[in-house]
Amino acid sequence: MTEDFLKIQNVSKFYAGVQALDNVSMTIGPGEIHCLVGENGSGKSTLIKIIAGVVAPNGGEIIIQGKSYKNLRPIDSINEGIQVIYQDLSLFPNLSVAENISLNQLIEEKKKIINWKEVKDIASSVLLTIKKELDLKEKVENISIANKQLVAICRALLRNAKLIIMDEPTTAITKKEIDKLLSVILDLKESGISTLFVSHKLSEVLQIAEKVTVLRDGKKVGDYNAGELDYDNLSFYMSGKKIDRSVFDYHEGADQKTLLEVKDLSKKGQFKDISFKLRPGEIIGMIGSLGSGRTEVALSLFGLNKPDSGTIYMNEEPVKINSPRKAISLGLCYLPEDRLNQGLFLRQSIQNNVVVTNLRKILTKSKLLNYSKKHEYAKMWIDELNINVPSLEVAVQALSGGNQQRVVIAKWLATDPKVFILDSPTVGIDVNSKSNIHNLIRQLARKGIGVIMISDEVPEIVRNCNRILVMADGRIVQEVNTIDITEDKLFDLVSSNSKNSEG
Ligand SMILES: Nc1ncnc2c1ncn2[C@@H]1O[C@H](COP(=O)(O)OP(=O)(O)OP(=O)(O)O)[C@@H](O)[C@H]1O
Repeated sequence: MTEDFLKIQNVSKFYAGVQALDNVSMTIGPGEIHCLVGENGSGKSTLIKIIAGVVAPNGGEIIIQGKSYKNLRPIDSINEGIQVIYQDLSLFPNLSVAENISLNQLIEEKKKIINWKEVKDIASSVLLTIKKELDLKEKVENISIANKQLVAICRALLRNAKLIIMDEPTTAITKKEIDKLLSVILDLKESGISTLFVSHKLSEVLQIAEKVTVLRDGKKVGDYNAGELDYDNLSFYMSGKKIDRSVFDYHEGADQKTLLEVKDLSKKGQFKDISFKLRPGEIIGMIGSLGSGRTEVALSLFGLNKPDSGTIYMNEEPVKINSPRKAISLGLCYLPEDRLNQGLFLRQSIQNNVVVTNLRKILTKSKLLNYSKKHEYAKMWIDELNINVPSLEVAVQALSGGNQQRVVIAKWLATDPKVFILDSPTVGIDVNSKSNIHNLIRQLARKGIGVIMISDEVPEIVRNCNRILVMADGRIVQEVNTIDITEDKLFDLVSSNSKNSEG
C-alpha cells in the first residue's frame, strides 16, 4: 500500500469562544483528488491554514510524507511540497503572466540579472506540463479569473508542489472555465500531484472528487468515497437537514391564466421547437450545459434575438417582441449572466442604476429630472430589497457581488414586471448572499411574478424552481416537476444529455 502523503490526526483548534475544529482526522494519498466540504463556518479554512502551517492547532498531529510535525511552520509545509492557492490568488496584477509564474523561482535562485527569455522559458515549460497555453506577455490584471488561477497553479508547480490546496476556486468563474480547471486537476493527478479542493458546489464535488471529507460545526461528519455520495446524502451530511422539496410544489389557482406561453419557437443554429407555459407565481428552471440554447431563448423573449418561427403569448394574447423596449412594455425583464458588463453602469451611483429603467417616473412635468423624486424612488427599491448600502450616491462598483446583483434586480423591479428572466443569478456570489438572492426570487414569485431561472447549478434549480426544463442541443429534452426529481437524478439527466449533444 502506498503511504499517505498527508495524515492529519486528532487536530483541534480553539479560538476565543469558538471550537473551530474538534478532533479532526483525515488522510490524503499521492495523486488523490480530495474534496473538503462543509457549510459556512464549519472549519474548512482553519484546517487549510493548519496544513499550511499558518495557524497552529491546539492539539493533534500533522504527518507529511511520514514525518510528524508538532509545530508545523509555513516553510516546513512549503518544503514538503504543500502549496495553497487562496481565493485572492496573491498575484502581481501589473506584472506579466510569465513574470508571475517565474518570479519566485528566480528570486530563490538569487538571480541578480533576469532576462526575459529565461522568464519566458520557465513559464512556458511549466504551462506545457499542464497542457495549457497563455499569452505570456499579457499583464495579469488583463486576464480572466480562470487564467489567473492557471498562473497560480503554474507558480505552485514550480515550487515542486506535491499537494495543491485550492480554496473555493470556482466561486467566480463560469461553467466552461470550471470544466477547464477540473481538467487541469485531472492532469495534476496523472503527474502524481494531489489536490485538496474546497467547494460549496456539490455538483463539482460529485464530478471531480475521489474522496470527500465533510465537516460540520468543526467536527468531521465522515470521509466518503465519491461513489457512495449523491446530492441528497451529501447535502444531508453537510447540513444535517433533509431537503424538503414539497415546499416548491406549485399549487395552481383554478382561475389562473397562463402568464407567458412560448409555442414552437425556433431559430436556426440556436434552438428548435421550444414550447412551455409560465403561470403567475411560478418559478421555472432552465438547465443545460453550454450551447444548450438556454440563453438564446431568453434573449429572444427579451427582444434581443429574433426567432425564425414560433409564437410568444403574453396573457394568452400573441405578441411580437422585437426590442427590449417592447419586452419591458409587455412586462418582461431580463437579468443577464454578465451583470457587470450588461446589467450595471459600474461607475454610476446606486440610485442612477436603479432609476435608469424607469426615468418617466422621476421627471417633472416639463421633462426635467426631479432630484428628490429620484432619490425617493431609488430609496424605496433599495429598502424593499433590503440592500445594505452606505449611501445611494456610492458607485455600484464599490458594492459586493451580492449587493450588485440586488441593485440589478431592483432596477428591473422598478419596471413593474410580470415575468422576470434571470440568467445565472448567483454566479460569482458568495454563499450567504446567494441564499439571500434565492429568498428574494421566491418572494417575487409569491407576489405573483412568473420567474424563469437559468442556471448551471443543479441544487440552485432544484431548491428554487417548481418546474424544470432540461435543455440540450437547442431543444427541451425533458420537462419535470421538481417534486418528482432529486438533485442527483437531475444531475444525471443534465450530464447524460450534454454528453449526447457533445457526441
Ligand atoms: N481568527 C479567528 N478568530 C476567531 N474565530 C475564528 C477565527 N477564524 C475562524 N474563526 C471561527 O471558526 C469557525 C470556523 O471558521 P472557518 O473560517 O474555518 O470556516 P469555513 O468552513 O472555512 O467557513 P467559510 O466557508 O465561511 O469560509 C467559525 O465559527 C469562525 O467564525
